[in-house]
Amino acid sequence: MEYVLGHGTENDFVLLPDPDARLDLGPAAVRALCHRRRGLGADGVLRVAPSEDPGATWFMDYRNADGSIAEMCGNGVRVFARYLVEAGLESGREFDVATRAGLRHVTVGEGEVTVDMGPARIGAESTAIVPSTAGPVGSVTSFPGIAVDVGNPHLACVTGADVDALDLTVAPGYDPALFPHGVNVEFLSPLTDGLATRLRVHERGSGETRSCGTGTVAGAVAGLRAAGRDTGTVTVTTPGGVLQVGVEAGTTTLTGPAVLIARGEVELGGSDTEPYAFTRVAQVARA
Ligand SMILES: N[C@@H](CCC[C@H](N)C(=O)O)C(=O)O
Repeated sequence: MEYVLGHGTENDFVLLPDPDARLDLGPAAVRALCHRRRGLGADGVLRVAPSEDPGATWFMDYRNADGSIAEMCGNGVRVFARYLVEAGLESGREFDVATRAGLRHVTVGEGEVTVDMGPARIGAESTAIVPSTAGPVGSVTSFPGIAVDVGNPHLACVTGADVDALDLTVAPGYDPALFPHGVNVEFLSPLTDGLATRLRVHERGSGETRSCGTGTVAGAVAGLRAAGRDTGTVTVTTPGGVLQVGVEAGTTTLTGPAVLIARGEVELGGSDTEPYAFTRVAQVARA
């Protein structure tokens, strides 16, 4: 079948066009596709499926690299929208995409794609725990944070610590009673006067990624709250690039680059009960 590779601020995805909804995509196939040595390599998979919601033509079926299903992906929906326009599956540059978190309105520009992300709901205060980089081996540091729901769950921690020095090679600890289905954890510096911040993220189901759209929105909302504000336009620098988040009363927007990198063909073999192997992978074009 055809595949397309794309990324938004280096949060990368395998897109699988499935216009007739014939593909039975199991977790083992997703893990194999996303594997960075044995597969195509990506943070997640975006199956392009017909929408059952009359408000949209296409449904973004998002899967994390470990094969788990998530409700929403902010960078993913921007890359998905870029693909729909470039593949001629949408004729205009403004339309809705169906996701498990509901419809998302996208505006596809030449370089950047904006998505209306809907409301970001602030929840309880909690803590994230990461290995200490300075203390004795095995010691940990606890970071205060706040739960933010952007369609999927986040724990956003605004910290004066050096965000770049944190050890995010293992999943941060969190309160499972507050996040029974797991959580994406962000660490960000306090907002500057110009409302800029630097953010790193450990994603549920994908590990540390170079960027996370929903995480960026959650971080911006938490950063504004820590600065005593409810609204504003926040510039978020992630390891993979820069995103703009608009936070208004009752809604948020996310803007940044969305790029298609390559396309090719892959034949999926194996099953969810046997070791997975590709029978053939052929890349036919690279942008
Ligand atoms: N990278 C995505 C978020 C993907 C889903 C997340 N890992 C989850 O499990 O909720 C983004 O750009 O928002």
